Amino acid sequence: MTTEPSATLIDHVDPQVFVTYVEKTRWFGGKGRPFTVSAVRRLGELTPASGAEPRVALHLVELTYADVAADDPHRVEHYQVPLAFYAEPETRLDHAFVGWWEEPGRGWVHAYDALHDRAAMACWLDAFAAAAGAPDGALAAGGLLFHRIPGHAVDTTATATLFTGEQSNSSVSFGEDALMKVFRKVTPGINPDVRVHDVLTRAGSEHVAALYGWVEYVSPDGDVTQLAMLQQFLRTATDGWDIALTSVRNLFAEADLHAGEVGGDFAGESSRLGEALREVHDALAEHFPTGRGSTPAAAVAATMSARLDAALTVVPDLASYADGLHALYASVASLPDVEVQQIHGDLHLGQTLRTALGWKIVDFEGEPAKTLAERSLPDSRWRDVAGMLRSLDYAPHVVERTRSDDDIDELNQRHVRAYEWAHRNRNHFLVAYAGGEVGPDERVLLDAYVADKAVYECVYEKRNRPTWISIPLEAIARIVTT
Ligand SMILES: Nc1ncnc2c1ncn2[C@@H]1O[C@H](COP(=O)(O)OP(=O)(O)O)[C@@H](O)[C@H]1O
Ligand SMILES: O=P(O)(O)O[C@H]1O[C@H](CO)[C@@H](O[C@H]2O[C@H](CO)[C@@H](O)[C@H](O)[C@H]2O)[C@H](O)[C@H]1O
Repeated sequence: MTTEPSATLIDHVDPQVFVTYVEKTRWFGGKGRPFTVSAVRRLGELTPASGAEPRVALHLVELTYADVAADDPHRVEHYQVPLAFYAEPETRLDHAFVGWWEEPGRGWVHAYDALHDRAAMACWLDAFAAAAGAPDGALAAGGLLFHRIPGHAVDTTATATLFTGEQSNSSVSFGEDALMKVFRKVTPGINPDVRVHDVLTRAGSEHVAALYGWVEYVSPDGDVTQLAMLQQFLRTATDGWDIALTSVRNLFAEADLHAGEVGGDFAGESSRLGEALREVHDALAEHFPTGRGSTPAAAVAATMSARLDAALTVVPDLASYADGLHALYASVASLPDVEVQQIHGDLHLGQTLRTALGWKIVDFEGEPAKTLAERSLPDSRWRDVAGMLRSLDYAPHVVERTRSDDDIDELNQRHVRAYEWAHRNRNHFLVAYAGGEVGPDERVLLDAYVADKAVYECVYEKRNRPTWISIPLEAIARIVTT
């Protein structure tokens, strides 16, 4: 089944309208960089079942950055901006106002970001519900293609609510029934978040929110761009990062006790997280089409070294650790081939949710700065394990930083407790993941992945939270001096 080719170049709207709007959103990743809106295309249109307002149009806004060379693949990016159109101003949506203009053949319209509008969001839900009854669970609607996985009847009466947290995409819950994640920065190709959820849902994994469906645009040339996915809403979920921070705060409240002696000890959860990740990795190795493979260890080491060299230009403070890090990566080069498979790719505590039925892992999109092609490559399981170990190191050090007004003895005491908490929880996580001790070759590989992740974090913190850069930098100092 294909969609009718409907991408239309929109030239009746002042591009500056979109510049102004995307710059003030949370999800725009190019803040502070010089860019122009080089094109706006309309991918499809949806209308409420009642035929009443609003009409919804999905726009793809093409941005061109002036701070990268013309041949750089990162020069152009595409952001999805679905709009809800009303003939008159809708003051309840003032915070989501994008602009007003004359639509050819339709007159003047007031355009709002559709994700803030429950009436507009009902159009997506209705199309997903209709797709369930379509042949192969795929329904062409308004120039888009809606896919459904059998097994769950979505509640079309549920009210849409936009999540307000820090996100690189936008998520809308439909009552307590379903969650739709609308991808903001989009690239043609299969989104790993959809692909992984699809495979794990069909495999019956207990550690992801079940996928209900997804929506995509198929160009006249057959190129697929995935725009959003609909999945199970985990109504009893609490963010793993928040639980870990609470555990550390409990410990700091009684800093003369050890981590295992205070209420709110996280070690049991760390073990359960290790088991959950192991099960997800096993399911991906068994069911993901790329299966298991291997890659020469020298290639893994070379990639790590290259990432370090690139990071040095952004974070000059890394220079004093560069020799030690290169030496660590060199020890990887002489290992046997490294096993690879589909993994998470950017795992940390903020990507884990504790529910009444155990731990779930979310957001399988991989590292945001990588291209879709890079994010879709099989990789070592140890990259995910390293991501969690780094996160279990971040948690106590983040809490430690928020409490600096005490006397020096208390500060020192908390510093010691922070290391104990990290050590205890990393150990529990790792032993549960590995089912015992980690072998010597795997230890070298894991240490290198931990260092590689900390190098990545230095760049991430420098660009996003410069006052936090000491957390990964201190970790690197410990890695190269032990
Ligand atoms: N199925 C779900 N049910 C309930 N909450 C969820 C679900 N999936 C993700 N979340 C929450 O939504 C937030 C954003 O999800 P995430 O996939 O990480 O989005 P992004 O790619 O925008 O970072 C997460 O912090 C998580 O707490
Ligand atoms: O959640 P994203 O996929 O956008 O991941 C990015 O942002 C993360 C921060 O929100 C960042 O994670 C780093 O900080 C976390 C604490 O805030 C910590 O738990 C992680 O271990 C640390 O890497 C992530 O690296 C980045 O890709």
